[in-house]
Amino acid sequence: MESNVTENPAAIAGWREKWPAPAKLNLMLKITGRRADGYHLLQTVFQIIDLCDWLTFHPLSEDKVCLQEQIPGVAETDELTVRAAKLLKQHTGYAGGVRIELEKNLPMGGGLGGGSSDAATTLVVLNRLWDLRLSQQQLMQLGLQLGADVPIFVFGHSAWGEGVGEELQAITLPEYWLLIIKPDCHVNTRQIFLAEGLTRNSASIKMIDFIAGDYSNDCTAIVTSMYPEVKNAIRALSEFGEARLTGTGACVFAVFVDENAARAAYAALQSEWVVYLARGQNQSPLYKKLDRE
Ligand SMILES: C[C@@](CO)(OP(=O)(O)O)[C@H](O)COP(=O)(O)OP(=O)(O)OC[C@H]1O[C@@H](n2ccc(N)nc2=O)[C@H](O)[C@@H]1O
Ligand SMILES: Nc1ncnc2c1ncn2[C@@H]1O[C@H](COP(=O)(O)OP(=O)(O)O)[C@@H](O)[C@H]1O
Repeated sequence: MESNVTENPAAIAGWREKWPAPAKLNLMLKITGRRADGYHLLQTVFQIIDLCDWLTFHPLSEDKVCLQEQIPGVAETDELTVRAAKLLKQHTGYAGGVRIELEKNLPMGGGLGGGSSDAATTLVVLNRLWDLRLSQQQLMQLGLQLGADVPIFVFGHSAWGEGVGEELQAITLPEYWLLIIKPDCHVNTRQIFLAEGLTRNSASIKMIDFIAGDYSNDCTAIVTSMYPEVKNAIRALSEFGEARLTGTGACVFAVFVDENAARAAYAALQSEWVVYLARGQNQSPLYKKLDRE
């Protein structure tokens, strides 16, 4: 049964509204070691961008979490917003439920963190709508159980990341234009981290090294050797700027200071490639909206 009321008056406005789940880019990614459980220790710069999925939450009075419409190719039990809502219920004992409407715009398996961001928006918004009062730190810890990329989106600010990406320090980056190509392939993150030839012993760097231009991504060599589509995308984008891989891919991006140059490159590439034009955001669009509430 769908409930028309919520016991938390402050939350009423938030139900049935559209909430953003932004994407991210890794502007640099070093693999500095490996934990005993197999997870890799990273140094990375996360930049949140203004490309978003959108989520709407509909309250259910019964103990049920479901999606309004399934994502093709993803079983409902694996879907990250459903898993996030269930995890919140399990952790807090919240008795009610939710139906989740997801407008999916971000490519899946593209290294833009869309699924992780959907999960983070679910955690942050339901924490409010269900009046659960978990701290941001608690939500980040819960999010980490769903994926290494979830904490950055709960954190909600561009950041320097260490550990497996959960030790975060807010940084302010120039909010430049970003041109992103999504090659026609799906990179499996687990497969890349299991690859024999992956660099796992990079020396740690400092923020000053990144600022001075150390933008390398340790996954690039292995991903381009396994996925020729990614290599071709880098070649195509390189005609317009310095093309870099985000995370484990598949997306590649170039930074533009000048909007007109970014738009011209977008126009030139879009006949052959799936391209996105975005802007860096220091504060997540999710928190911009929450601050306005
Ligand atoms: C590499 C990064 C960089 O931002 O981004 P993506 O390219 O995937 O977006 C992330 O660390 C990815 O985070 P996420 O996509 O949430 O990965 P998870 O679901 O936690 O892990 C998928 C698999 O990758 C491996 N894995 C992941 C992260 C990590 N630091 N070390 C690992 O070895 C593990 O084998 C894990 O089973
Ligand atoms: N809401 C969701 N959106 C996208 N992918 C999801 C979602 N829920 C589960 N998944 C699964 O997570 C995988 C990784 O998705 P995504 O976060 O978009 O890619 P990446 O980690 O490469 O940035 C997908 O291939 C899909 O199987």
